[in-house]
Amino acid sequence: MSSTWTLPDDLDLPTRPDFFPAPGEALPQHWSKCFGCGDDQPSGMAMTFIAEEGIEVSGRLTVANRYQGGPGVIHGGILSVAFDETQGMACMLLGVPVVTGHLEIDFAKPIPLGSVLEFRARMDGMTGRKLYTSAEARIVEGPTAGDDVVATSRGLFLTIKPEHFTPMKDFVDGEATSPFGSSTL
Ligand SMILES: CCCCC/C=C\C/C=C\C/C=C\C/C=C\CCCC(=O)SCCNC(=O)CCNC(=O)[C@H](O)C(C)(C)COP(=O)(O)OP(=O)(O)OC[C@H]1O[C@@H](n2cnc3c(N)ncnc32)[C@H](O)[C@@H]1OP(=O)(O)O
Repeated sequence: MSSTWTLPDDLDLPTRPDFFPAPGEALPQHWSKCFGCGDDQPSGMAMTFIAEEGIEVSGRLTVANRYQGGPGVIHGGILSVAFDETQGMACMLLGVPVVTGHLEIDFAKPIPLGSVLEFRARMDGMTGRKLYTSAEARIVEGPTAGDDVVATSRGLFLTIKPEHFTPMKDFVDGEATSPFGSSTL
Protein backbone atom coordinates (compact mmCIF):
# COMPACT_ATOMS: atom_id res chain seq x y z
CA MET A 1 0.00 0.00 0.00
CA SER A 2 1.14 3.52 -0.61
CA SER A 3 0.04 6.97 0.41
CA THR A 4 1.17 10.56 0.13
CA TRP A 5 -0.66 11.44 3.36
CA THR A 6 1.44 13.08 6.07
CA LEU A 7 0.05 14.09 9.43
CA PRO A 8 1.00 17.52 10.75
CA ASP A 9 3.10 17.14 13.89
CA ASP A 10 1.21 19.69 16.04
CA LEU A 11 -2.04 17.71 16.45
CA ASP A 12 -4.09 17.30 19.64
CA LEU A 13 -5.68 13.95 20.34
CA PRO A 14 -9.23 14.13 21.74
CA THR A 15 -10.24 11.91 24.65
CA ARG A 16 -13.47 9.95 24.77
CA PRO A 17 -16.29 12.22 26.07
CA ASP A 18 -18.93 11.07 28.60
CA PHE A 19 -21.79 11.39 26.11
CA PHE A 20 -20.23 8.88 23.71
CA PRO A 21 -21.82 5.38 23.68
CA ALA A 22 -19.94 2.70 25.66
CA PRO A 23 -17.73 0.18 23.83
CA GLY A 24 -19.97 -2.33 22.05
CA GLU A 25 -22.96 0.03 21.86
CA ALA A 26 -24.47 1.14 18.58
CA LEU A 27 -23.80 4.61 17.21
CA PRO A 28 -26.85 6.42 15.86
CA GLN A 29 -27.17 7.24 12.19
CA HIS A 30 -26.22 10.87 11.63
CA TRP A 31 -28.99 11.55 9.12
CA SER A 32 -31.88 9.24 8.22
CA LYS A 33 -31.68 10.09 4.50
CA CYS A 34 -27.94 9.35 4.29
CA PHE A 35 -26.95 7.01 1.45
CA GLY A 36 -24.36 5.38 3.72
CA CYS A 37 -26.21 4.87 7.00
CA GLY A 38 -29.78 6.21 6.77
CA ASP A 39 -32.67 3.92 7.66
CA ASP A 40 -34.94 6.06 5.49
CA GLN A 41 -32.92 5.63 2.31
CA PRO A 42 -34.17 2.50 0.48
CA SER A 43 -31.44 2.58 -2.16
CA GLY A 44 -28.70 3.16 0.40
CA MET A 45 -26.01 0.99 1.98
CA ALA A 46 -27.61 0.75 5.46
CA MET A 47 -24.27 0.61 7.25
CA THR A 48 -24.30 0.08 10.99
CA PHE A 49 -21.74 1.37 13.49
CA ILE A 50 -20.48 0.47 16.94
CA ALA A 51 -18.41 2.42 19.45
CA GLU A 52 -15.18 0.55 20.18
CA GLU A 53 -12.58 0.99 22.94
CA GLY A 54 -10.83 4.35 23.22
CA ILE A 55 -11.64 6.67 20.35
CA GLU A 56 -12.19 3.94 17.76
CA VAL A 57 -15.43 3.08 15.95
CA SER A 58 -16.31 0.17 13.68
CA GLY A 59 -18.78 -0.18 10.85
CA ARG A 60 -20.16 -3.08 8.84
CA LEU A 61 -21.17 -3.35 5.22
CA THR A 62 -22.62 -6.35 3.41
CA VAL A 63 -21.44 -6.18 -0.19
CA ALA A 64 -24.71 -6.50 -2.13
CA ASN A 65 -24.69 -7.61 -5.77
CA ARG A 66 -25.74 -4.11 -6.83
CA TYR A 67 -22.40 -2.75 -5.51
CA GLN A 68 -20.50 -4.55 -8.29
CA GLY A 69 -17.71 -2.70 -10.10
CA GLY A 70 -15.41 -5.17 -11.85
CA PRO A 71 -16.65 -8.71 -12.45
CA GLY A 72 -17.67 -10.17 -9.08
CA VAL A 73 -16.02 -7.45 -6.98
CA ILE A 74 -17.08 -4.33 -5.07
CA HIS A 75 -17.01 -0.98 -6.87
CA GLY A 76 -14.23 1.25 -5.52
CA GLY A 77 -16.65 4.14 -5.12
CA ILE A 78 -18.85 2.09 -2.83
CA LEU A 79 -15.83 1.20 -0.73
CA SER A 80 -14.97 4.91 -0.59
CA VAL A 81 -18.47 5.75 0.68
CA ALA A 82 -18.05 3.18 3.42
CA PHE A 83 -14.72 4.68 4.52
CA ASP A 84 -16.13 8.22 4.36
CA GLU A 85 -19.03 7.16 6.52
CA THR A 86 -16.95 5.25 9.08
CA GLN A 87 -14.34 7.99 9.45
CA GLY A 88 -17.15 10.57 9.72
CA MET A 89 -18.65 8.47 12.52
CA ALA A 90 -15.29 8.50 14.31
CA CYS A 91 -15.58 12.31 14.30
CA MET A 92 -18.89 12.05 16.20
CA LEU A 93 -16.70 11.89 19.27
CA LEU A 94 -16.48 15.68 19.08
CA GLY A 95 -20.28 16.09 19.18
CA VAL A 96 -20.31 18.67 16.40
CA PRO A 97 -21.20 18.25 12.72
CA VAL A 98 -18.43 17.63 10.21
CA VAL A 99 -18.02 17.29 6.46
CA THR A 100 -15.29 15.55 4.49
CA GLY A 101 -12.69 17.86 2.98
CA HIS A 102 -10.30 15.19 1.64
CA LEU A 103 -10.44 11.41 1.43
CA GLU A 104 -7.90 9.00 -0.02
CA ILE A 105 -8.13 5.22 -0.35
CA ASP A 106 -5.66 2.41 -1.06
CA PHE A 107 -7.37 -0.62 -2.59
CA ALA A 108 -5.16 -3.54 -1.55
CA LYS A 109 -7.14 -6.68 -2.42
CA PRO A 110 -10.22 -7.56 -4.47
CA ILE A 111 -13.39 -7.85 -2.40
CA PRO A 112 -15.93 -10.38 -3.68
CA LEU A 113 -19.66 -9.65 -3.76
CA GLY A 114 -21.40 -11.23 -0.77
CA SER A 115 -18.55 -10.39 1.62
CA VAL A 116 -19.21 -8.73 4.95
CA LEU A 117 -16.67 -5.98 5.53
CA GLU A 118 -15.64 -4.54 8.87
CA PHE A 119 -14.21 -1.02 8.92
CA ARG A 120 -12.28 0.40 11.88
CA ALA A 121 -11.68 4.12 12.11
CA ARG A 122 -10.32 6.66 14.54
CA MET A 123 -9.28 10.27 14.79
CA ASP A 124 -5.50 10.54 14.62
CA GLY A 125 -5.55 14.12 15.82
CA MET A 126 -7.03 17.56 15.35
CA THR A 127 -6.05 21.17 15.04
CA GLY A 128 -8.65 23.93 14.99
CA ARG A 129 -11.51 22.77 12.75
CA LYS A 130 -9.42 20.07 11.05
CA LEU A 131 -9.81 16.44 12.11
CA TYR A 132 -7.37 13.86 10.72
CA THR A 133 -8.72 10.32 10.52
CA SER A 134 -7.65 6.89 9.31
CA ALA A 135 -9.32 3.53 8.82
CA GLU A 136 -8.85 0.03 7.47
CA ALA A 137 -11.17 -2.70 6.22
CA ARG A 138 -11.13 -6.48 6.61
CA ILE A 139 -13.41 -9.17 5.21
CA VAL A 140 -15.04 -10.82 8.24
CA GLU A 141 -17.47 -13.09 6.39
CA GLY A 142 -17.31 -14.57 2.92
CA PRO A 143 -15.12 -16.85 0.81
CA THR A 144 -11.94 -14.77 1.32
CA ALA A 145 -12.54 -13.74 4.95
CA GLY A 146 -9.46 -13.33 7.12
CA ASP A 147 -7.20 -10.96 9.05
CA ASP A 148 -5.70 -9.32 5.96
CA VAL A 149 -6.34 -5.61 5.54
CA VAL A 150 -8.07 -5.30 2.15
CA ALA A 151 -8.18 -1.48 1.96
CA THR A 152 -7.07 1.56 3.96
CA SER A 153 -8.14 5.18 4.06
CA ARG A 154 -7.09 8.54 5.41
CA GLY A 155 -9.37 11.54 5.55
CA LEU A 156 -9.54 15.16 6.60
CA PHE A 157 -12.85 16.31 8.11
CA LEU A 158 -13.79 19.89 8.90
CA THR A 159 -16.16 20.94 11.66
CA ILE A 160 -19.04 23.04 10.38
CA LYS A 161 -21.89 25.03 11.84
CA PRO A 162 -25.37 23.48 11.40
CA GLU A 163 -26.22 26.47 9.15
CA HIS A 164 -23.78 24.97 6.62
CA PHE A 165 -26.72 23.01 5.20
CA THR A 166 -29.36 25.73 5.34
CA PRO A 167 -28.92 26.74 1.67
CA MET A 168 -29.59 23.07 0.76
CA LYS A 169 -32.82 22.58 2.69
CA ASP A 170 -35.10 23.00 -0.35
CA PHE A 171 -33.31 20.08 -2.03
CA VAL A 172 -33.83 17.51 0.74
CA ASP A 173 -35.54 14.41 -0.63
CA GLY A 174 -38.69 13.92 1.52
CA GLU A 175 -39.24 14.41 5.25
CA ALA A 176 -36.23 13.40 7.32
CA THR A 177 -36.79 11.66 10.64
CA SER A 178 -33.55 12.95 12.16
CA PRO A 179 -32.62 16.60 12.63
CA PHE A 180 -31.60 18.25 9.39
CA GLY A 181 -27.86 18.77 9.11
CA SER A 182 -27.09 17.64 12.62
CA SER A 183 -26.04 14.53 14.46
CA THR A 184 -28.66 12.65 16.50
CA LEU A 185 -26.01 11.84 19.09
C1 LIG B 1 -23.23 13.99 3.03
C2 LIG B 1 -23.59 14.91 4.13
C3 LIG B 1 -23.06 14.49 5.46
C4 LIG B 1 -23.48 15.48 6.43
C5 LIG B 1 -22.93 15.22 7.80
C6 LIG B 1 -23.38 16.34 8.66
C7 LIG B 1 -23.59 16.24 9.95
C8 LIG B 1 -23.38 14.97 10.64
C9 LIG B 1 -22.95 15.17 12.02
C10 LIG B 1 -21.87 14.58 12.50
C11 LIG B 1 -21.04 13.72 11.69
C12 LIG B 1 -21.32 12.33 11.95
C13 LIG B 1 -21.17 11.41 11.03
C14 LIG B 1 -20.75 11.76 9.67
C15 LIG B 1 -20.76 10.57 8.83
C16 LIG B 1 -20.50 10.61 7.55
C17 LIG B 1 -19.98 11.84 6.98
C18 LIG B 1 -20.08 11.88 5.49
C19 LIG B 1 -19.51 13.22 5.21
C20 LIG B 1 -19.57 13.63 3.81
O1 LIG B 1 -19.47 12.90 2.88
S1 LIG B 1 -19.76 15.31 3.59
C21 LIG B 1 -19.94 15.49 1.82
C22 LIG B 1 -18.70 15.83 1.08
N1 LIG B 1 -18.10 17.04 1.55
C23 LIG B 1 -18.60 18.25 1.31
O2 LIG B 1 -19.66 18.43 0.77
C24 LIG B 1 -17.75 19.42 1.75
C25 LIG B 1 -17.72 20.50 0.67
N2 LIG B 1 -16.72 21.48 1.04
C26 LIG B 1 -16.99 22.51 1.87
O3 LIG B 1 -18.12 22.73 2.26
C27 LIG B 1 -15.82 23.36 2.29
O4 LIG B 1 -14.77 23.25 1.40
C28 LIG B 1 -15.32 22.98 3.73
C29 LIG B 1 -16.46 23.17 4.75
C30 LIG B 1 -14.79 21.54 3.77
C31 LIG B 1 -14.16 23.91 4.09
O5 LIG B 1 -14.55 25.23 3.77
P1 LIG B 1 -14.47 26.41 4.84
O6 LIG B 1 -14.69 27.69 4.07
O7 LIG B 1 -15.33 26.16 6.01
O8 LIG B 1 -12.99 26.33 5.38
P2 LIG B 1 -11.62 26.69 4.63
O9 LIG B 1 -11.69 26.47 3.16
O10 LIG B 1 -11.17 28.01 5.14
O11 LIG B 1 -10.64 25.53 5.22
C32 LIG B 1 -10.38 25.46 6.61
C33 LIG B 1 -9.04 24.76 6.76
O12 LIG B 1 -9.14 23.44 6.17
C34 LIG B 1 -8.22 23.29 5.11
N3 LIG B 1 -8.82 22.49 4.03
C35 LIG B 1 -10.09 22.60 3.57
N4 LIG B 1 -10.31 21.71 2.60
C36 LIG B 1 -9.16 21.00 2.48
C37 LIG B 1 -8.76 19.92 1.65
N5 LIG B 1 -9.60 19.38 0.76
N6 LIG B 1 -7.51 19.44 1.79
C38 LIG B 1 -6.66 19.96 2.69
N7 LIG B 1 -6.99 20.98 3.53
C39 LIG B 1 -8.22 21.49 3.41
C40 LIG B 1 -7.88 24.70 4.66
O13 LIG B 1 -6.63 24.76 4.04
C41 LIG B 1 -7.92 25.44 5.98
O14 LIG B 1 -6.72 25.17 6.69
P3 LIG B 1 -6.03 26.28 7.62
O15 LIG B 1 -7.03 26.62 8.70
O16 LIG B 1 -4.81 25.60 8.16
O17 LIG B 1 -5.73 27.43 6.73
